[in-house]
Amino acid sequence: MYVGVTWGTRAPAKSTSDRLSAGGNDRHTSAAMLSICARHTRGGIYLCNYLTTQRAGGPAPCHVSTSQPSLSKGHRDYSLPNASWSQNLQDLYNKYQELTKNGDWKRLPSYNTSVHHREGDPMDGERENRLFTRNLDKDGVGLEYCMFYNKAEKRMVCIFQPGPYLEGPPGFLHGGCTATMIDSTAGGGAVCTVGPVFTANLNIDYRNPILLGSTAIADSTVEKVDGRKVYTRCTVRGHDDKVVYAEATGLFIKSSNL
Ligand SMILES: CCCCCCCCCCCCCC(=O)SCCNC(=O)CCNC(=O)[C@H](O)C(C)(C)COP(=O)(O)OP(=O)(O)OC[C@H]1O[C@@H](n2cnc3c(N)ncnc32)[C@H](O)[C@@H]1OP(=O)(O)O
Repeated sequence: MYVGVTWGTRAPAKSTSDRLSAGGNDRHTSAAMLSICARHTRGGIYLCNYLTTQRAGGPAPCHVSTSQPSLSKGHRDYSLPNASWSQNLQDLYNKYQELTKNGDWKRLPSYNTSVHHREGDPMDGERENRLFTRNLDKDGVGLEYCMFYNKAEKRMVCIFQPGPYLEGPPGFLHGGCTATMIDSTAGGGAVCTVGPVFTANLNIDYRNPILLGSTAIADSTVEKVDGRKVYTRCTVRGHDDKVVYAEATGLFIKSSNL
């Protein structure tokens, strides 16, 4: 049973994250085990199928109240706004949701376990596995995020808000979480471009620390596909593009084992 927020409302300013983010509301995860990532990646396949079939526009924007979250086969779609989302995250969501209307951008659904991304999984509902980025039960304490994909530009954007349970330096996001968001965003873009991949190499320059509770955007592009190798570039910025948090390149290898 879903227990949580009232959809279509916004969180009042509160908590560690809000206190920390005086200049903007923003918050985010790292290397997952191979098996998890394999399922994660297979999830990406389904996501890509989803991208080709989803109607432009997606779900109702967050300002329209609904009594239930969006569900697929009864599973909650965690990429939809909830009460823990800051105004900045909400605004970015609305902006990209608007861009989905002409079909150039698609919102990716997000479940808390990869198997929910796959249709007809015989173990669906019997595994305890949790997606690394969706492994906390309480809204807002971990990663709140939503991805949007632009097929023509081979571009994946992930708007995210890291919560107070992801602390590295006092008050700031752990760098491994930043790496996870880069890996997931660039990897998701690679999956949507060529199909299942493994991360082979990730190089990150951390430019500025990310405040817990703030809102950031990971913006990734597939720059080149050379055989099985997929070269990506990703920048993480603040919600208003004024600050660069990290710049990264990633090499993903198309796999036939996934
Ligand atoms: C949260 C978001 C949800 C939505 C999104 C869902 C999607 C999520 C997306 C998932 C994202 C998260 C995903 C994860 O987190 S995946 C988990 C982390 N990654 C791994 O565990 C991968 C471990 N490594 C391997 O399995 C193998 O080494 C791989 C499969 C990578 C390659 O072994 P394989 O035997 O298959 O291939 P190969 O060795 O013949 O190499 C092939 C070519 O590649 C070149 N090469 C290889 N390595 C490197 C390197 N390090 N730098 C530069 N080049 C390298 C190599 O020289 C060769 O080039 P060439 O000789 O052909 O020219």
